[in-house]
Amino acid sequence: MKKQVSIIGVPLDLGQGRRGVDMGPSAIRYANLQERLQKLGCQVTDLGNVDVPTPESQRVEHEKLKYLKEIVSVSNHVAERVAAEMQQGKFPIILGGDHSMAIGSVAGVTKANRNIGVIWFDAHADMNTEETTPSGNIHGMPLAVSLGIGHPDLTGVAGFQPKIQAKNVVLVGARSIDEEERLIIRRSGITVFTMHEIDKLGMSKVMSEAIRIASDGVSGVHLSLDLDAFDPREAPGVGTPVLGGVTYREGHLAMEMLASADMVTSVDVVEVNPVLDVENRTARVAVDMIGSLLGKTVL
Ligand SMILES: NC(=[NH2+])NCCC[C@H](N)C(=O)O
Ligand SMILES: [Mn+2]
Ligand SMILES: [Mn+2]
Repeated sequence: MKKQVSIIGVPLDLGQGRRGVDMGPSAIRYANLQERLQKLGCQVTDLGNVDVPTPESQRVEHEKLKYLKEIVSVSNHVAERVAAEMQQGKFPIILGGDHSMAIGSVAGVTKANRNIGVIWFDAHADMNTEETTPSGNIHGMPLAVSLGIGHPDLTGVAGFQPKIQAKNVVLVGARSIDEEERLIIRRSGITVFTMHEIDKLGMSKVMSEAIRIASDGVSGVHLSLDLDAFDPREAPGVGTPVLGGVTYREGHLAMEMLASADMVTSVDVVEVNPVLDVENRTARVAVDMIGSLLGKTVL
């Protein structure tokens, strides 16, 4: 069945320290996201961008939770917009912006549809809290927040928590986890496939497990795609690159397997930073991946 897709841009860069990621939604649109999806037979509506304050007009009040107030307010808006689309049976594609944006998108998806699994593609775990964060950047926290772990203003976005259950959460591609973040991950009970498992078992085995775990007993799966999951040689335009990532081919295979499992109901595309990119390469990788996720095949 051809999907009705709604694109929502969230030019948020307050969750991390490098300017430019606020231009991610433009870069991804410029890489012809809409045209690509239309060619696949999707009915696409671009809803434009959610309003986001600029860092220059704000003040950091809390060194371990930078721009907390602003991010909470943006998250509530994003949650409302995403929930409205989900309730109309649309497939939302939410364009970041840094990954703190997912606090709002996951809240919106689950508000509309309480029982959802999550596949989190990322070099990082994004499982920090104000106690463990080395940077104070909220983009290192959204997965913990969605599980109900962290500052109550963040976990309480959209008025309920937790948004998701650890038994249906799978992290894929991890290779940079902070010392104390590790303890939170272990205690949480989520499933983690690091680059070690991808190297050893292959992406095919990892994804069939990930799909099985994320989709067990839920009504849909949210894919949160952080472009830094990919190797920086192929996706250089990200703020926190880590060597030794997922290759372009492995990424395609993962997306194709998700497409044929037909259980993804919403997706985030985050951390694309065109200022750090080379000829919009990272945005083009993102659009290629979304194409495969929504059914593009070679033959
Ligand atoms: N979404 C991301 N790129 N997150 C990077 C997080 C980096 C580091 N773990 C931190 O907490 O600051
Ligand atoms: Mn991330
Ligand atoms: Mn990351």
